[in-house]
Amino acid sequence: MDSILLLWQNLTSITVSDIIDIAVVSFLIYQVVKLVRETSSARIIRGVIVLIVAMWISNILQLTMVNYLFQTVLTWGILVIAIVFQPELRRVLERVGKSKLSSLMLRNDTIPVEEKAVLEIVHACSEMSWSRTGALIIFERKESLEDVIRTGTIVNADVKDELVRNIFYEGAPLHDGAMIIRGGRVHAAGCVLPLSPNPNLAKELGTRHRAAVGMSENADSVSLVVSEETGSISIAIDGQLQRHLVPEQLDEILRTELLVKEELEQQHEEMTVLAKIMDKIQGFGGKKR
Ligand SMILES: Nc1ncnc2c1ncn2[C@@H]1O[C@H](COP(=O)(O)OP(=O)(O)OP(=O)(O)O)[C@@H](O)[C@H]1O
Repeated sequence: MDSILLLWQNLTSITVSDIIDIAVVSFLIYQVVKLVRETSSARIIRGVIVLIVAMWISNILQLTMVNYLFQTVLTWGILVIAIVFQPELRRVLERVGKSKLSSLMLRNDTIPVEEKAVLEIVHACSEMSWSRTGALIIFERKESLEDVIRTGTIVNADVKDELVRNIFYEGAPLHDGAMIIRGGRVHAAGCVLPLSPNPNLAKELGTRHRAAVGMSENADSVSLVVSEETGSISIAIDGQLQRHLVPEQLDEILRTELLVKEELEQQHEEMTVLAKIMDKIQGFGGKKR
């Protein structure tokens, strides 16, 4: 309450000269940002080094006023550089937030949630294959499956072998339709998928397999099927169905598609951001004033 009152008092005490003050400072910052953008990166770095050395010397010589001046220029300089490289810095910080190091610091268990999900699903599928329980599981990747999710029921639970088997247990309310795994969690179940029109699919395959292939034709997701009739495990990616997989093969394919490829894509994105920053720095260096 006090702070609101204080803010109100401050706002009502703003004068015309304050507004001119803010406008002049904003204009100056804008001009400095423009200048930095047009100056070569080598010159910026040299300038910063010269400033730091001068500040250090002025401190030793006890030149209070000069030291204060250098400090102010350096502080503003850092602010200006942060503004100039704002898009690149934001992307790099976002990456740091998602990095393994930060996840290690935040969680005690070191296995990422996506890897745990793969382990649990492989276990559940080998059990369901043995017990001839029909299952249809879709792993969402980059492309959103929101339209399909809307046709089912939101579950939002950790992926557990027992939960997966429970959902597909014949007679359970959500056993019909597909389960959607999003971000290593059971996001939804009982979802209706698009059926593939592919005339070359084996005649003995029914709608569960056709739906798995159909989903993989419509998005970059990975479809996993356990046949109720034969217990056979299949995977559909990009419209291609791989059939009669043993649990070890299923584990290997899921790891490659969902863990290794994701990791590689993340590394590729990081390299692209880095290359863009280097390009920008080189662009500054190449420009003539
Ligand atoms: N469009 C769809 N979206 C999601 N699930 C579907 C869809 N069509 C069928 N299914 C699921 O597949 C089941 C029917 O499987 P069906 O026997 O026709 O297929 P199948 O490919 O022969 O599979 P199985 O080998 O398990 O018998 C439905 O009960 C439902 O759970």
